[in-house]
Parts: sequence; C-alpha cells; structure tokens
Amino acid sequence: MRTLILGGARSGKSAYAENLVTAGVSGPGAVDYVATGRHDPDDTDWESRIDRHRARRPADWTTVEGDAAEHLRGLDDGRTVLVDDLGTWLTAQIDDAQAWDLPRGSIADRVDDLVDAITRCRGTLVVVSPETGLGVIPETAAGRLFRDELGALNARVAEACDEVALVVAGLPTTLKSASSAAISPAVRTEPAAPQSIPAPVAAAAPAAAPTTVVAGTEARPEPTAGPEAAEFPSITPPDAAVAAQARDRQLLLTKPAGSLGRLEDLSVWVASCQSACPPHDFTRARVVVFAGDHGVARAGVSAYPSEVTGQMVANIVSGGAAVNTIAAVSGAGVRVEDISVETDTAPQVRSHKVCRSSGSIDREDAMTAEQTLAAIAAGRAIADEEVDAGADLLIAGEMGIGNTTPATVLIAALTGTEPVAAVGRGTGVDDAGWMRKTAAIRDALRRARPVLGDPLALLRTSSGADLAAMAGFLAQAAVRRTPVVLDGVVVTASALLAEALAPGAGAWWVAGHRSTEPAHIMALQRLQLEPIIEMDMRLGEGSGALLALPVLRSAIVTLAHMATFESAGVSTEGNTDATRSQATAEPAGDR
Ligand SMILES: O=C(O)c1ccc[n+]([C@@H]2O[C@H](COP(=O)([O-])O)[C@@H](O)[C@H]2O)c1
Ligand SMILES: Cc1cc2nc[nH]c2cc1C
Repeated sequence: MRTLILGGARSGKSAYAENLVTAGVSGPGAVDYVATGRHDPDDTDWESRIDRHRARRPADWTTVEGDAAEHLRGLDDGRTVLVDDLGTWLTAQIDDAQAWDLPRGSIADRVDDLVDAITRCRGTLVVVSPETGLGVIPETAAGRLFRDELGALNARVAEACDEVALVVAGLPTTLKSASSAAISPAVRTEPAAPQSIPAPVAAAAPAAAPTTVVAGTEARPEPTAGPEAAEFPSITPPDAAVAAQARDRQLLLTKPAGSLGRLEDLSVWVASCQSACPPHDFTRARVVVFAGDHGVARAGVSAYPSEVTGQMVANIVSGGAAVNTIAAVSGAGVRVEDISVETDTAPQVRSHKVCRSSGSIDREDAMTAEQTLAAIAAGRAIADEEVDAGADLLIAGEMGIGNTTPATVLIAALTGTEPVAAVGRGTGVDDAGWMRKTAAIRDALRRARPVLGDPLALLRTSSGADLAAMAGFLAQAAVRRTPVVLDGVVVTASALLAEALAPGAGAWWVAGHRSTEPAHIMALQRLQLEPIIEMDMRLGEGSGALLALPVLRSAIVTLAHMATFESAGVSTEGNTDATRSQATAEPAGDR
C-alpha cells in the first residue's frame, strides 16, 4: 500500500502521516523513517525544526538518511517506510544538480528514478509532500521553479500511490481511495432507522458451521496455534513490598493523610506494578483497538450495519476516530488490529487476522477450536510486540458492530445473570432491537451453559475472535508485568475470560470507566474493580480508558513529585496517628 499525504506548511501533514504509520504498525522496529531534510548547522531554525520532528518519533523507528530511491528499492515486504518529505528531497536534488537557474525538467532523471522506486516499493509506504501550488506565485525564479517542479512531482507520485490525502488545518481529506474502506454514508452519527435493520433470524434456525473463512482477498494460510497458546505461566502479582513503601511515602507528602482519596490507591498500584517508589510517568502508553465482526449482528441486535466495522477501522487508521483524538490529549499511541473484520482492511492492520467475522452465537459456535487458539495467540503476540517496543501502559479497546451481544452473553453466563437484567442498548438499539438482542442472548446463553467451567470452550462457543484475542492480550500483559487500563463492557467481558485463563492477571488491571451497559457493572463487580471515572460513555475503542489515563498520571505525579512535610518545612501537627492508620489501611480490595 502506497499513500501520499499532501498539505501546506504547518498543516499537520507530518503528524498525520506519523499517526497513520503508528496506527498500523505490526511489530517493533518495523518502521524506517526516511529523513530527506539535510542538516545545516548555520540554520538554527531549520535544525530545531528537525529536532522537533525527531523528538516526536517513537524511539524504535529507524532513521534513514541518504538516497531515498535506493532505500525504497532495497526494502523487504514487511517493512513500513515513512518518507518526510518530497519538498526537501526536491531541494536537495536541485542543489546537487546546481539546477536552480536551469530550465524546468533539468532533474527529470532523478524524479523518474524516485517515482520508479515508489512504484516498485514492496513495503508499506507513506510519503509526505508539501502542497505549494495554492499560494501566490513566488516572487523569485527559484521559488517558481521549485513550485512547478514540486507540483509535477506530486502529480506523478499521486498517480503511483493507492491512496492520497490532503491535510488542511490538521484535517485530512481523502483525494484518492484504494478501496471501499472509505467511510460511506452508512456511518451515521445517529442510530439507524429501524427499517434498515435486517429482519431477525428465526430462533429455530438450524445450526450451521461458523461463517468464518480465511482472511484477505489473497490466498493466505489460516493462522494456527497449538494448545500452548492458552497455557499461561503463573502470574506474579505486582510488588507488595513497593506497595508498602508507596503507602508510607503518601504519609510524608504535604497533605492531610488520605486526602487524595482513590488517587492514593492508584499511585500505590502503579508503584507496585513498576516495582518503583516513587513511580515514574508512563513513557509509552498504547491503546490497541481490536476489530471484529459478529454473525449475530445479522439478527438485528445493533443499531448499525456490520459494514461500519471495516469503515471505522479505516477511520482509526486515518486518525479520525474518537480514540485518535482522545489518545492525543491523554498521551497514548494508537494501534488498530483487524482480528476478524468481515470486509477487507488495509494490509498494515491485518497481519494478525484470524477470520472474516465470527459465527452467529445464538445458533452456532463463534469459532472453531483452532481459530480460538489462533485468536488468543494473536492477542498475546500483540501484547508482546507492544511491550518489546517499550510500552509501559496498555489499553485494550475494541470496534465491532454487534460485539456487545457476545460480551453480554459471556458476562451473564459467568455471573449467573438473567438476560433481561444484563442486556443494554449497545450502539443505541430501539425497543424492537433490544427485544431481538435479548432473544439472541437468551439463545446464546443456552449454548454457553454446558461449557461454563471451560474458558476455552466458552470463548469458542460464545465470544468472537476479537474478544478471544483481547483475552490473550490482557492475560499476556500480566505475564509481562505491564499495567493495563480496561475500557467498557466488551473489554471487561474479555477480561473475565483472561482472568479464568490466567488466574491473578486482574491484579495488573484497573477499570478506566463505567459504561452505561448494565452488564459492565456486573463484570466489574466480579473482578472487584472500581472504575476510575463515570461519564455515561458507551463508545468503546478504548475511549473511556483513555479518558481515565490523565487521572492515573495525576496519581503518579502526586506520589512522585509532591514535597514532603520535611522538605517544605510544613508542620505535621494534626497529622494524627488515627488519620495515619486510616490512610495506611489496606485498600478495600477494589481498585
Ligand atoms: O464499551 C462499551 O461499553 C460499549 C457499549 C456500547 C457500544 N460499544 C461499541 O459499540 C459497538 C457495539 O455495539 P452494538 O450495539 O453493535 O453491539 C462496538 O463497536 C463497541 O465498541 C461499546
Ligand atoms: C460510528 C461508530 C463508531 C464506533 N466506535 C466504536 N463503536 C462504534 C460504533 C459506531 C456505529
């Protein structure tokens, strides 16, 4: 896939391109950043601009300087390359050819060479280029030459690329789209009109094989994993000795003992996860959005059609979803993974794809046993990739039309709740849709009950590949001693299964928020987790967890950076033993 990102000066084109690359990268160290700007020690403004760009890039990216065309030609299939940008590349070519006073076209051979390399590039390529042709005609001959040469170069590169976007004032507009993945009018901001929801599937429909096929349009072997995918080592809890140190340190800080309330518990938890008191702020917080479709959506259980799942994956890749905007404020990187989306998605987000849609759990298994293991293995591999790339805080988010149905089934099954008490409105189904959803959940629960004591079988019959992958991800985060902020009802349903697969994993998680879904409350109670915030959200994508992240960061800075009574010369009078013992008491169990 080749993508060209155009934009004016300070339009946000580089940040957009970086986000595009980061959202889809499948492994650590897999990004080459081709820096086309040349250093000029005499130009401090230019040098500080280069520094700013460099500081923004993840540490595990490889910076490549030199001949961009040559680098693109030598590339392996699996690599992702960001070329930033063609304006400085062109300047260097004109400089080298001393062509500023020559006629247009004097560096045609170099332009041909680059366009040829882009056309043949086998990796995933994102090219940034300035759009200079919209302003006033430059006053100098050199300025006019540059503008014209760049306009011609952009046109040729746009021709060679599959997708082209123009960024204006930070907002991307798609000029050329590779596939139907572009958002269609089916993505609504309001719930669908009832008549657009497919008719419900008859409850007595005969059981069928799961509607799962091999991913991708190209022939690709279905991913496999052995039984070891679901075997987790015993989980070691966060460091209890450091937790005690952190509690003691809280008492030294310039505030009445216990006055920061739950912030104090959170700071103790982070310190114990990091085995460090004082704890440090997260250096690489990451949200991974697990995307998948669900056959049960065809029973009319959601307010939106299944096509929205693939369309929203493209939206997340482009940086336009809620998760992208909130992550930017909370200081987290975004990655989206197509685990089981029905439609085709961009190649860079589907390297862990297990199947196209999961089965309709009201009448068939969600997956085969092999796919269940492959999905858990995918989630574990994604967690490993993130931790290996330096992630020190993980968030699981999800996107999948119909996914609150399997989530509710899992939670109701594991907490012994009646469907009517657990079923929520999801994306906003109307009353008729809610009744169809309740009937589907009732039918799915009937299929789930015989396998309640077997987490693997429960995932296979009653979840989805995306939920199974999240369970693997959450459990593996605990194996890797990496703290996690949970999101809404779907992520928390997967967390219940992760705890069943890897007992003790829950000690590494906090609940970011409480969504409006009734089943979410039950799942949180079962995990003994108290949500950090409650904002009546029901979006998913990791949005609620991301909103809680600044609270977690605040907990860290208070414990790490507040002055002590001693250092600030503040009297400890009144900081009585009574308040002290109250504050040092073990947290009530709920985090
Ligand atoms: O996170 C939640 O608690 C939550 C609650 C309701 C809906 N969602 C999102 O909405 C979609 C599922 O809703 P539905 O109605 O299609 O089952 C899926 O993409 C979720 O991310 C998420
Ligand atoms: C547009 C849309 C965005 C979402 N994000 C998570 N779930 C979603 C569901 C819909 C329908």
